[in-house]
Amino acid sequence: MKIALLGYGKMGKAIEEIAKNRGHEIVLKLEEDISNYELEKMNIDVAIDFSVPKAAFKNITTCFKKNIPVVCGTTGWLDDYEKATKICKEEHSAFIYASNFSVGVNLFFELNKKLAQMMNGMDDYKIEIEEIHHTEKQDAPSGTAISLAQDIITENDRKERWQLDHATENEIPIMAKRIDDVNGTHTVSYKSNIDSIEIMHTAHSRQGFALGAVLAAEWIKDKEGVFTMKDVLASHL
Ligand SMILES: NC(=O)C1=CN([C@@H]2O[C@H](COP(=O)(O)OP(=O)(O)OC[C@H]3O[C@@H](n4cnc5c(N)ncnc54)[C@H](OP(=O)(O)O)[C@@H]3O)[C@@H](O)[C@H]2O)C=CC1
Ligand SMILES: O=C(O)C1=N[C@H](C(=O)O)C[C@H](O)C1
Repeated sequence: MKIALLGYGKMGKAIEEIAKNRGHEIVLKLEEDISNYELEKMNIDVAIDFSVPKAAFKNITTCFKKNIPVVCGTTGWLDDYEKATKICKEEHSAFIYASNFSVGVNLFFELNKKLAQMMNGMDDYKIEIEEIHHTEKQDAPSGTAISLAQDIITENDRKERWQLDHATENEIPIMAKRIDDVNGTHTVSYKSNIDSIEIMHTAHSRQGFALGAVLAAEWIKDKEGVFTMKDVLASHL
């Protein structure tokens, strides 16, 4: 499969290694404005965007208009997600966005939903999400922390929104910490005066994110529509 990497930073390089090991060819390593390239001449099967928040929307919608399926892991651009999916459908293209492509985190998402169902109505427990990432990360809170919060809000009758740092009664606080070289650690905790319950996912490297993105690219080739990582994993697990 011919893959275009939209973004060739830490994740782009990790994806390149795994994609090549799985027999794929990298035909573009984009680090600047996508308008400078003639994508139609590159026979791209799938584009994988791990770029920067300000570039993601333009990168992915440019691909949709050239009928190139897109796997997107870039976080911090989601105010434009609905607009992007509309363009994808109009162009009969294909799209998967995931705040986190690692299989382990996608299992963690399911655990989080289950725990949130069990804790709904347990109002003595205060809910908090903490995320820790490397100091180069541009967005806060992390996309993964936002996904965790949204899933808890769906299950919890009292929580309506998430909030960075300090939260009111009907909000879930997300604490975002930045420490050198941390690949991504997410903790969901429920604390009462009596005890605490915590679930945590720690990424030991970027390999899990990169492998998940390549699995998604292999899965979406030749498909049409808007999908999630759950669709991809349903065919693997
Ligand atoms: N969903 C998931 O599983 C994961 C998501 N992420 C997300 O992926 C994104 C990238 O992360 P990471 O690789 O660590 O970040 P990096 O900063 O290492 O890489 C981003 C790259 O994008 C380049 N870039 C800048 N402008 C453009 C453009 N217009 N088009 C394409 N590329 C451009 C940057 O170049 P320059 O440095 O010259 O500006 C840089 O090389 C982030 O949003 C991060 O949150 C990260 C890990 C997992
Ligand atoms: O920027 C990162 O590094 C990561 N970003 C994603 C996020 O914002 O959730 C996923 C992962 O935690 C690493």
